[in-house]
Amino acid sequence: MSSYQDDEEGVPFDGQASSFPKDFGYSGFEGDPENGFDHKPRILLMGLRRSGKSSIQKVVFHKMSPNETLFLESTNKIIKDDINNSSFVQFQIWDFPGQIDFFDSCYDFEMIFGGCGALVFVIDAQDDYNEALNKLNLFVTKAYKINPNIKFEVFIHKVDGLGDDSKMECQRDIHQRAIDDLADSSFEHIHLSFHLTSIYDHSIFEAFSKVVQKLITQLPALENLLNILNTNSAIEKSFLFDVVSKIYIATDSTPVDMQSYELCCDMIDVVIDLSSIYGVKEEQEPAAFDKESSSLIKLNNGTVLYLREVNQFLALVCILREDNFDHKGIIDYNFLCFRNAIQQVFELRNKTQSPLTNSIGSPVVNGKNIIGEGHLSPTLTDEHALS
Ligand SMILES: Nc1nc2c(ncn2[C@@H]2O[C@H](COP(=O)(O)OP(=O)(O)OP(=O)(O)O)[C@@H](O)[C@H]2O)c(=O)[nH]1
Repeated sequence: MSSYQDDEEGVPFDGQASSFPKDFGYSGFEGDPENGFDHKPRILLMGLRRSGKSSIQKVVFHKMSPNETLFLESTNKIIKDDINNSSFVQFQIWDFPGQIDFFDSCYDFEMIFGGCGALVFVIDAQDDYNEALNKLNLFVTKAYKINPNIKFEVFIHKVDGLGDDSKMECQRDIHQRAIDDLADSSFEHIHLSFHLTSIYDHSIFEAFSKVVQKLITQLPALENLLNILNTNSAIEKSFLFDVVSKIYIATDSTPVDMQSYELCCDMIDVVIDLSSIYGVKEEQEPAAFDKESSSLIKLNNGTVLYLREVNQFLALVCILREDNFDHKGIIDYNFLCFRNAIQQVFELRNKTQSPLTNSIGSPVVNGKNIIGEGHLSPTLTDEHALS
């Protein structure tokens, strides 16, 4: 394989417009880089030059502000970004140079696609996308032949420059042509998912949430637990957030509307900002988000946003009607049961599967740190407790 640059040191961005303080990160995780480094499932970022691949990776995972991406230099080798000791859900993101050529023998594509969980293909919607569609077809068919388990995700990117009608028209056109191209090459059974994205709003976080969720094998269990929590606590919508990246790793089964998601993201920003300004700092670890973290925001439309820490990486953020918040005690009790149940889900997984050698395409979930030091009743099952 050709050289790649290992970017695990972190990216020295100034992050001025970022909402997170620079010292806020996933500090407590003890990964095993020796053994686990190359076994993590991969998310590949591919697309033509200047389509926005590096910007996406920097904005979502390194808190770079969107304006700073204007100064990003073109990528000329594979940049491997290990979300290894820095995320609850662990995987690698490989950012490919736009000019990558399949006939270049210095790339080992068997290896690249072999351990790949998802291939994200970025198309610049503000540019002529004929060439991008040709490349998409080439990449997808080649990758599929090597590893049919890959999830193919198409980001129709930079849609901030388009009006609502043009966005829909662009998506319809790209979708149709991509599907037709696959059918022409006799690969009509390959499933492509399409997302309209921009780094200038929350759409990129939402799209990446969906990409990551498809790789989490416990997703149905998490979704079910959120459904049970909602039903028993009169909650309208709840998200399980990875706090640092602000991608949600699970939500209940009601449809996600963008406004709710944005509200919840903003709430995380507020909590982190406030606690990093006024929070008491422990001697070494930043205390921007810890087991005491919780927040309640009442909006003037009779809605309440409620945030609780689930573990050092995860937060539950719920939206509910103010009237239903009268029973806060029940909600809190149910939350403890929910947290306990989540811990059990991951403990089970860790028992049945070695975390560092899991199946291709499934990210390693750090169950070891799933829970803070909160004490819960160990005898309650989720169903029992929540009913
Ligand atoms: N308007 C707009 N511009 C964007 C968006 N995302 C990225 N860009 C801009 O697109 C340009 C190219 O972004 P890069 O991230 O360097 O693109 P790349 O695909 O990594 O490019 P190569 O490394 O050459 O393959 C930068 O000037 C970004 O600021 C977006 O969502 N909207």
